[in-house]
Amino acid sequence: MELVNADIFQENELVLDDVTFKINKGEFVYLIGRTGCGKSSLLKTLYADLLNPTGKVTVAGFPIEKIKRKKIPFLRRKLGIIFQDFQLLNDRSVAENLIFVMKATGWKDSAKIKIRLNDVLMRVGLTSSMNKMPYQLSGGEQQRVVIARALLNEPLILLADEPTGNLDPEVAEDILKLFFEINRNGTAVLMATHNHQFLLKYPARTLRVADKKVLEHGTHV
Ligand SMILES: Nc1ncnc2c1ncn2[C@@H]1O[C@H](COP(=O)(O)OP(=O)(O)OP(=O)(O)O)[C@@H](O)[C@H]1O
Repeated sequence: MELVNADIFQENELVLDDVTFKINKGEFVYLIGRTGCGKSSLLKTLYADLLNPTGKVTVAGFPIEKIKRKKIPFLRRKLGIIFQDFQLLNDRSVAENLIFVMKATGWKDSAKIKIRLNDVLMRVGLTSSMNKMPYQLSGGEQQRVVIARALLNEPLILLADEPTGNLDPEVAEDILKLFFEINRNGTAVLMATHNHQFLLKYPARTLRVADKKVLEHGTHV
């Protein structure tokens, strides 16, 4: 993923000014900065929810600055997107939540669906909860389901916006470790976080957003 001289707007207001950075295949990158500085706007631009940045924004080979609406689902299949609030379908079981996404993204063979379902649930340690409803799971477990869902289509990049914001510190740390484990298997991760303990305990490349700029922050704070 690469941004070159990109300007990002919210309702015609410039939120990020002249952003240039590159994230290579398989990198892990934290995104930090004060509330309201534009972290979410940056992530939304990367998954083409916030449109029309200027400059060049290339994500998984797609030119975001000129992407056509009908191409957006194909971009999203290359990405895993994870938010703070878990956004599961509450009237469907864990398995049904995942199968729903697979069917919506073109999976048809039920044997393959079953294998992939087991595979992603195993990766997040939730095989035994397959038939539970979201309300029967803890916050950390719900976030694991969301991560499993994000992994279904073997994304090149995981974009996570404050994914541990609603979790207790211990659970949050387990989720962070899961992101690192996924990253070790080759998926790039860009994670917005307010948790500076993470940066100290699990150092990684960090981008800081401040004064409308996105700058390299070294390897720790
Ligand atoms: N839908 C919107 N319409 C108009 N302005 C918006 C919209 N969403 C965000 N903004 C503005 O854009 C700026 C950046 O907001 P953004 O949500 O990207 O910040 P953030 O760094 O993600 O904050 P937080 O850490 O609280 O999530 C803020 O000034 C905000 O008020």
